Amino acid sequence: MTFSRAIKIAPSILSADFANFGAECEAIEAQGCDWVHVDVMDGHFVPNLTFGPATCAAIRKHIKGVMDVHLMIAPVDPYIDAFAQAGADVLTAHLEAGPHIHRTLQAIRAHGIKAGLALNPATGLDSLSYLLDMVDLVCVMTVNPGFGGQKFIHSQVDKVRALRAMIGDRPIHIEIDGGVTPETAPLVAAAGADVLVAGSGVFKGGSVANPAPYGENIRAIRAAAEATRQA
Ligand SMILES: O=C(CO)[C@H](O)[C@H](O)COP(=O)(O)O
Repeated sequence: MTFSRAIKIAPSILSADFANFGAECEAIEAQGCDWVHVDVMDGHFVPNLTFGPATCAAIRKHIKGVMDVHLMIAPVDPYIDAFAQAGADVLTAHLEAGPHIHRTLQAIRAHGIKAGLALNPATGLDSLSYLLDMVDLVCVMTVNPGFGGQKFIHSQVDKVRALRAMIGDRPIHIEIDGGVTPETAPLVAAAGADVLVAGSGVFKGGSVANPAPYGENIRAIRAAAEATRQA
């Protein structure tokens, strides 16, 4: 994975057909997405359940590009090895998932893959200043984690701006997760985000049998985000 601050659209398969993940991943890549975002939920850290490393490994076979795995689980440390072996290119854990996030990030990097750190909407940036040399991506949650289709939390735009200033020239991605649409994408792109995770905003109106809307939705979000970069 080479580092670039170009806008990347990462559809969240939380909004895909759960009975057809392989074909859904192939469809969104064919329709022009940059990364595939895989949401792992445990019914404990967040009030929803999705799937585990075996499903990630099965999905991996259908993704040509970057598999971006977002762990919404606690504890997280016992499962790092399994998700790395499942083929994650980026593995993201939550700052709020346990008392030893530095150790978690070390464990992810020990697999030679990118380490991500996710922050819930109520979490500030203070602890991050001690972790900047440990992270390749910071995920700012713009909804409370657990469900797709929620409303974008506007207070997070200022957090993204502050994060951008804190990161400076370091090769660290800023990812936004939740409520991304052509209306909200420009706000976070202008503030400094480069990876935009969108579930319902990408999958709405389409299907494996009719994937063209996926492409239209991806292009609309990308165009809205890139327009602010050129303004
Ligand atoms: O992590 C998530 C929820 O915890 C999802 O990735 C996120 O909500 C994306 O879905 P949508 O674009 O529909 O908001």
